[in-house]
Amino acid sequence: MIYLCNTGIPVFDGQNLAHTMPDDDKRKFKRVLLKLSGEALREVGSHDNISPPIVENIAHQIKAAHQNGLEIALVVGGGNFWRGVTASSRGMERATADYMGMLATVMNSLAVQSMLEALDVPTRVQSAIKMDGVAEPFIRRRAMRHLELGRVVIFAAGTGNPFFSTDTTAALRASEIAADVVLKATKVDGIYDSDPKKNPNAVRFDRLTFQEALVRQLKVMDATAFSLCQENNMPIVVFSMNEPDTIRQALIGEPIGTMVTA
Ligand SMILES: Nc1ncnc2c1ncn2[C@@H]1O[C@H](COP(=O)(O)OP(=O)(O)O)[C@@H](O)[C@H]1O
Ligand SMILES: O=c1ccn([C@@H]2O[C@H](COP(=O)(O)OP(=O)(O)O)[C@@H](O)[C@H]2O)c(=O)[nH]1
Repeated sequence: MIYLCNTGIPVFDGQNLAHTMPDDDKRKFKRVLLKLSGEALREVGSHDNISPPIVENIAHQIKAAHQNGLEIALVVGGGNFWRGVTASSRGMERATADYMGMLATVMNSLAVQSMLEALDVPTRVQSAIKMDGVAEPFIRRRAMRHLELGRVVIFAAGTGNPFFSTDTTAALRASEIAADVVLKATKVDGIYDSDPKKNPNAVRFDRLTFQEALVRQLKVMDATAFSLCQENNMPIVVFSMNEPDTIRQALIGEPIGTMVTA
């Protein structure tokens, strides 16, 4: 094993890591927080921000896992419409741009809710920004009650605060509702030692510690989200939602993607 200079923090390469961490063949979840990237709702090459067939496919996968009694909460990003940081780099005031991003997540949340309900899955959307007539306000204890009653709860409008991301929202809400895990469905099939979109030789990890993810400054999730999960001992699984059935597989605990633990 290699250690980072004078820190005592172990540094693994991808292969070593897979062999030195405990076996994770049997992930067993009772309550999960699934984070869907906003981009994932868009069809590649299409002008539409939301593709109904893609959302329908996601809803089918969620339904399949839900039927087995799994309690499922969702956080949906807004990047298919708007990202605050991008707009701010082009001259817009950051806080306003971020509020617009949060509103984008509400549209995505309603799209996912609509598809789930079309499949007879009971749902509730709770918004971090008060929006009577569109969604319930976020009330933690009520969210937990919905989950106990078998409703899929969709947390919209991020944390309700600018300068945060929906990854951080996922970490926060997962901790609040005492979920077993954050499942981050994204464009890559796990966490690599560098960005695989930029480095074709990047090595994928099967498992990773929070400390390693933070020390290596791996950009697949923002550092605020990683450290919130670390503080609350909340495992994260990063997996690709580009394959047809991976959301269902991740939900039922199949060993896909990269798992990050203490
Ligand atoms: N070390 C890494 N491992 C995996 N992906 C990484 C890494 N560093 C950067 N990325 C990039 O992170 C992206 C996922 O993060 P992000 O775009 O914020 O996702 P999302 O929109 O799903 O929240 C991937 O598309 C990948 O290109
Ligand atoms: O608590 C939050 C969550 C989200 N956002 C804004 O909402 C946008 C959309 O969320 P995100 O980029 O996380 O979506 P994703 O990349 O997952 O689609 C962000 O860029 C931010 O501008 C925010 O300000 N506060």
